[in-house]
Amino acid sequence: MSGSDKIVVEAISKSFDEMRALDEVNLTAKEGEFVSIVGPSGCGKSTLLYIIGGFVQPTHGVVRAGGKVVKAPGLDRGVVFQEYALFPWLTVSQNISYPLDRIGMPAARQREIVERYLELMGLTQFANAFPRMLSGGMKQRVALARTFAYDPDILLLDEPFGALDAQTREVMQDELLRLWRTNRKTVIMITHDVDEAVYLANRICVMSQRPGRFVAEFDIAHDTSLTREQVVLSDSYRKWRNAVWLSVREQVTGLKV
Ligand SMILES: Nc1ncnc2c1ncn2[C@@H]1O[C@H](COP(=O)(O)OP(=O)(O)OP(=O)(O)O)[C@@H](O)[C@H]1O
Repeated sequence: MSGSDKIVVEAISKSFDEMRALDEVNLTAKEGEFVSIVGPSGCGKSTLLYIIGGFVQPTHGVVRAGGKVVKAPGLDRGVVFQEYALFPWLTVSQNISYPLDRIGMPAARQREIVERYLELMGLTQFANAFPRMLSGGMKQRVALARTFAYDPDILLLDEPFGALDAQTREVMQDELLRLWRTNRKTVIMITHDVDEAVYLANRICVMSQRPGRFVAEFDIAHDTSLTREQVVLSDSYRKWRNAVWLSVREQVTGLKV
C-alpha cells in the first residue's frame, strides 16, 4: 500500500446464502480522491459500501481504511446510506451535534456548526423537531448535515441526494464539492445519476451485473475555475457523460454499442 492510499478493497467477495453478490472486487481510493460507483440495479454497489463502512462482513477479502483493517463502523468513515436512519429520540439539532459530541468538540463550536448546517440545509425552523415529523427529503438533509458537519476524512455516500428536489440537490452537491476540495476528503459515492457522477467525481468506476466487479474506469477532471453551468456545457463533460453512459448501458443491457 502506498502512503496515500486511504481505502483499499482487496479481493472482496460476498455471498448471501447461495447468491453471490460481489466477486473478487478490488478498489483503491487515494487520499483526496472522489470515486463514484455506477452500475446496474442489484449488482452489489450498496453491499460493497456497507462492507467498506464496516456494517457488513465480507465472505472473502479484506478492506483497509487509513491502513487499518475494517472490522466495524468507525467515526473515520462518515456514512450517508439510503437506509441509515436518524436517531428517532433526538431532535434535528441533536442528531447533527451527536457526532460532534463524540469527537469531543466544545459545546460553543458545536452550536456554531449546527446552526450553519441547519441554515445551509434549510432546516432552521425544524431544529427542535423529531425525525418522525419530517418528510423523506428533510430526513436525508439531516443525515447529510450530520455527516458533513463533523468532517470525517472519509465519506461513504449511497445515493445521498436521491430523495432531494432538484434545487436542494444542486446546493448539496456543491457543498460536497466544497468540502472535498477544501479538506482533501476521500469520497466514495454510489449514484444512479451519470450526470451527478461526471459532475462530482474525479474517477468513475462501472460495475458489472451481479456478481458485481469493476469492468471500466474513467478519470474525470474539470477546470475548477468554471461554474457548474460552464462545466455541464463543456465538450469534455459531454464526452465523459456519453462514454460513462454507454458503459453503464452495456452492463445493463449486455449489448456492446
Ligand atoms: N442482507 C441481505 N440478504 C440477502 N440478500 C441481500 C442482502 N443485501 C443485499 N442482498 C442482495 O444482494 C444483491 C446486491 O444488492 P445491493 O443492494 O448491494 O445492490 P445495488 O447495486 O446497491 O442495487 P441498487 O442499485 O438497486 O440499490 C441483491 O440481489 C440483493 O437482493
